[in-house]
Amino acid sequence: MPHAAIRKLTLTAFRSYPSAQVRVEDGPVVLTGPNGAGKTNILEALSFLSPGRGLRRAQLGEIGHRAPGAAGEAPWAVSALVEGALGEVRLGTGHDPAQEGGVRRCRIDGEPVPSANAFLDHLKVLWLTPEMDGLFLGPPGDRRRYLDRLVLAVDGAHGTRVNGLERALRSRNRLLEENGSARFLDAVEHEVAELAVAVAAARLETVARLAAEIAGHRDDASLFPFAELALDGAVERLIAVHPALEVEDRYRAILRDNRPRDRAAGRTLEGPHLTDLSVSHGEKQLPAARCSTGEQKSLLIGLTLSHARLVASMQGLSPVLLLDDVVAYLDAARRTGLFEALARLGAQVWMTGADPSAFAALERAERFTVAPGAIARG
Ligand SMILES: Nc1ncnc2c1ncn2[C@@H]1O[C@H](COP(=O)(O)OP(=O)(O)OP(=O)(O)O)[C@@H](O)[C@H]1O
Repeated sequence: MPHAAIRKLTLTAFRSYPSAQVRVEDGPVVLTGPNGAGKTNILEALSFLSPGRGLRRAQLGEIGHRAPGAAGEAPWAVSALVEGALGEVRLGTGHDPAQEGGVRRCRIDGEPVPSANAFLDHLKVLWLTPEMDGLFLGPPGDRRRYLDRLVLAVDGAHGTRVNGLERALRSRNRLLEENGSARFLDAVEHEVAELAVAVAAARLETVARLAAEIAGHRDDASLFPFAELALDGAVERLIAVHPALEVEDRYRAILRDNRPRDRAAGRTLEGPHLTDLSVSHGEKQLPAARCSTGEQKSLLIGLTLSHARLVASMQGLSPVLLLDDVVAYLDAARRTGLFEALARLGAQVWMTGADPSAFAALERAERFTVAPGAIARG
């Protein structure tokens, strides 16, 4: 399976780096160094080669390099030479608070593109970070965002649908609050329902594909438990029991009936904007939230590998994987299991850890030592 790979990464005034460059032949790429050295910052820079706010969900203004004691927001940029689906391209992104307000600019081979959605034609970047450790215990909104990223990696139009639905819901909520006319409400609910069904259907389809991928790879399950996935939401329930042609009308009827209730609440109380992704430990038949911390982490690793395989099989090109502080956490057998699974996957993977010995078993790795503001090979 061909794979996408970053060949050169250039950071300009990005977080702890005034400037930095990393060249890699292939991978796996291993970044080690003490706590706070700037390892995650490199993965975060790579995560901006995909749509969204990166793996820390950062505000654009907090990213620009700040010298100690300096105030204000600084411009920053990330550029990467990528061997992608359509050959070699240069993807660039960045933000200049003096010029661009709240959006980051994106370029492909120097030409401006409307958004980072355009990067998806060349590269998919998937990540697993320590911040995701609380995913199963945290609020549903976190799992919904995780779910939408799973979908976006296999369905580039999903981001536009989700954003469109959020906008349409805001219009409906505003109309309800302002006691807007029934005619306007009918029109906006028509739009909400159309987008809601599209969002829910895309999520259900990806979850079904992912479940099939997981079922087909139970061999990895002894090391990383397999996950069972389900979606719980009003429109998903309608899709499960009614013919496809009826779903939009039925959800529109729910919206119409709920108008008084939603007006009182100040928001729309049913729809895919409230859907939750439930994950269970397949062997134990136990909700992930009730599994041990280690089991939850292993479930997340298993899910990441399955998702990467799904992306690869659907796109014909393996994604780039970012694994932040995952390896040090694993026992020796799971570490080896992970390295073997990654080798089978054939994806370029960037891994971080404080301790280089955690990566000793990895063959042919490209190793870098990270110190504050600097990255050195070896
Ligand atoms: N905008 C910024 N300007 C300058 N430095 C920044 C900026 N944002 C974050 N930093 C610095 O980056 C460092 C954190 O880097 P990072 O999270 O990449 O470390 P790490 O090597 O992954 O550490 P750990 O092993 O603890 O996870 C901190 O020292 C932080 O102060």
